[in-house]
Amino acid sequence: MESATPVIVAIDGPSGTGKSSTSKAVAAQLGLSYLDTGAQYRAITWWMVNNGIDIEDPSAIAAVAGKPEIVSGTDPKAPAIMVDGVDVARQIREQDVTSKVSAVSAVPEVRARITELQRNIAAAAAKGIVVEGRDIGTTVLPGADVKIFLTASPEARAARRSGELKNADLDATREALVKRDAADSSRKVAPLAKADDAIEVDTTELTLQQVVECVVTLIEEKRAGK
Ligand SMILES: Nc1ncnc2c1ncn2[C@@H]1O[C@H](COP(=O)(O)OP(=O)(O)OP(=O)(O)O)[C@@H](O)[C@H]1O
Ligand SMILES: Nc1ccn([C@H]2C[C@H](O)[C@@H](COP(=O)(O)O)O2)c(=O)n1
Repeated sequence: MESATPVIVAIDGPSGTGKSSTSKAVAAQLGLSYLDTGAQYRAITWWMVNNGIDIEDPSAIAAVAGKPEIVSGTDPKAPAIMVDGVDVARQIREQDVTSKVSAVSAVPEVRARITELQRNIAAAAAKGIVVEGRDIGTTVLPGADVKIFLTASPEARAARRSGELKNADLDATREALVKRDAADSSRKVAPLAKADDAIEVDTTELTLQQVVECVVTLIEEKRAGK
């Protein structure tokens, strides 16, 4: 593959394995676009909550899945997420959205809508793109040039998250991560899963810089035709 050819990189894995941090750094280093697909599912969840949709009712969610306009910025140094023209970058990280996003993202109509957006964004990326999520390598972009599946122990992931959320209880954080992974892995449509041709990278004992170097090397090897 020549370096002028757009490269599509899929980075999947459970919560807290380092997908966002790694993807942003890799995209910035290689001059690629970046797409946080979790932010899109969080954004549509935020809209559902804000509009009083019953999160326990998949048919109510399905009926309005096409309504919100979701726009994702793809600059890895300043990723943006807007819903109906409102910047929701802060709101989508709140606990209320985090606790509801697995239920909303399990609804097939929501996935169909967001998957189409993701494919359009990837197709428009002139130099290529790093797309991170749960089903990128298996479903959204099965023809991606490089597929990575990040993992880490629940303890390491909880410690990372607790470092972010001041005063968070480590056990409660681990339990919440494991519960969300179980929901995301067991849904019927496009569950969290490693693609057969993805390279698994266990980040438990690696620094973020080591993970970034590993992924950059894999992309460069692919570009060099190795
Ligand atoms: N290899 C690493 N070593 C230590 N900390 C890390 C590593 N990778 C990421 N982190 C830290 O772990 C936290 C979670 O990382 P990040 O948000 O990138 O994970 P994620 O897989 O995108 O999570 P989610 O799916 O929940 O959005 C961040 O605070 C990040 O700085
Ligand atoms: N490709 C994706 C990306 C995300 N989701 C859902 C499931 C996650 O729990 C949630 C939030 O993702 P995060 O911001 O933590 O990466 O969004 C999905 O179903 N498919």
